[in-house]
Amino acid sequence: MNTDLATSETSAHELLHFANAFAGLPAPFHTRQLPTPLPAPYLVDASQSAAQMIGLEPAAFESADLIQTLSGNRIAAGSQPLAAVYSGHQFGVWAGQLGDGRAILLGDVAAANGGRMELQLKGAGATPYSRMGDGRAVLRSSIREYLCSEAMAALGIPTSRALAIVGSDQLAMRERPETTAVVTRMAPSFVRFGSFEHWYYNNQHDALKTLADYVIAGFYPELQAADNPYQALLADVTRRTAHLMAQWQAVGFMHGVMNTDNMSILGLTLDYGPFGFMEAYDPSHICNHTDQQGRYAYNKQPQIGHWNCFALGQALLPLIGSVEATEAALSGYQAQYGAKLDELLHAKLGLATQQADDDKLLDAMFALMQASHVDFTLFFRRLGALRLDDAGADAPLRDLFLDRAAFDAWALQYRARLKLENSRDDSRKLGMDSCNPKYVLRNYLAQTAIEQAQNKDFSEVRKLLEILENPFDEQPQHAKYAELPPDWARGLEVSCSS
Ligand SMILES: Nc1ncnc2c1ncn2[C@@H]1O[C@H](COP(=O)(O)OP(=O)(O)OP(=O)(O)O)[C@@H](O)[C@H]1O
Ligand SMILES: [Mg+2]
Repeated sequence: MNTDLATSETSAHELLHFANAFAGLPAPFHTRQLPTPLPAPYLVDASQSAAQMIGLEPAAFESADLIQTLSGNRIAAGSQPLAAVYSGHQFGVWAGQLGDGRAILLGDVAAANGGRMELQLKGAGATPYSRMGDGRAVLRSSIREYLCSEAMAALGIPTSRALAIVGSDQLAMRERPETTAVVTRMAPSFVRFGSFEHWYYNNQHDALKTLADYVIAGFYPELQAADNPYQALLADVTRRTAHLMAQWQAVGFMHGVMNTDNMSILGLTLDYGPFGFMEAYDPSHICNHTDQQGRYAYNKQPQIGHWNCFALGQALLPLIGSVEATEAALSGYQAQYGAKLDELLHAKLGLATQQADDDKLLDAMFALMQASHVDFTLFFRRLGALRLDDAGADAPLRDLFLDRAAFDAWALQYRARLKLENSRDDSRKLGMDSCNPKYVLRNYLAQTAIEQAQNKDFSEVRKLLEILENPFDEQPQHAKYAELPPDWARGLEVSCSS
């Protein structure tokens, strides 16, 4: 227990007014835990769009009190910090109890949309669930989580948000000593699939019910009226997960560690570790260097999403009441995933209708992309500039392919398909540019920002965030951020080290 925390007694000057819905759950769900103070913290960056969601003005980040709160050095009035318990399946194997080993929930605050947002400090020190860990997160992984959370939100993909990063010169030992940081994450709830598995595998069905009732009342209130609210919860989470997987696939996002403890009960992208965006298209690409079997390879994500929903279904079975009802709730996954992916891919190709042979056109496209190692993001963006009656305008797109003749043959079919629905170049390009991002968080861009930040220059973090906040805009002044990765980036590896 820390004794040197300055706990504010009045709330009049507080920028954040905390309530503590999750802390209201009985004791076994969490352990009250103060953050461990972060020595001499400094603001690395703050996301103004995340701040807006909880009514913070840009000037708020000039407040020393706020920086101290976001460092875990000061407990805001009303906040009851805690670490939550959960378990999970890691790489397909039951891992037993995990829990917030380095994340501390401060409580929840009012959100501009009328709801509530929980604020959680990731990297705020050891908790009873830290096991062998030091409770810290390094600046490197914190910048990656911060930038990608905000980039995904701007891409329209459900995600936890990142309000700010504070850094410190305090070191943590990873492959080498690295400086530490704390990211303030925001989400309506951080409950995970593994939070339910925890009570199921500990045979505590009362606690399981308490948690399910809490989640339904707080985040799925419309399900309270269902005949079987627990079955309805599983069905809804399954649908959200299926849609999330389709959104990941459509933008080429790879999570890297899809363990059930990293799956959000709200269908949000959660825990940005060794993630990546697909560059040279390879459907079996593994973004996590630690995942040698490729369990979480790009093309495995949809089926792993389903597997994870089964794990949740198993945990909810005692509440749902029968295997049949549980299976029924899970059964929609494939169709929901397929329909969403179809919708997204059609939009990416600028196709307004769905036709019987579209699968062939898409399969042929992906096969060509794979054969030529075509950059995923550049391909779709440049495809938007294709003109129906001017093959010369294809040059930048065509240049991405090693086999130009094969591309030309495909482009002929694509043009014919577009003409079938009287597609118009200008409006199609507008639509495609609004769903095919020009800018994604390529690993080398994050790496460049990280290396500068490690030398106390945070300007590249700021600049990248600003670019990624408008991923669909041309931003010609930043065009080099949309280019192919440089040669030095080929050797970049991301692992679970964080
Ligand atoms: N440095 C650390 N100190 C203590 N616990 C850790 C540390 N790193 C990871 N853990 C714990 O190990 C488990 C699995 O880690 P994982 O990398 O999935 O999560 P994480 O990145 O810490 O957090 P989150 O899922 O909240 O984003 C979690 O229980 C996590 O809290
Ligand atoms: Mg995790």
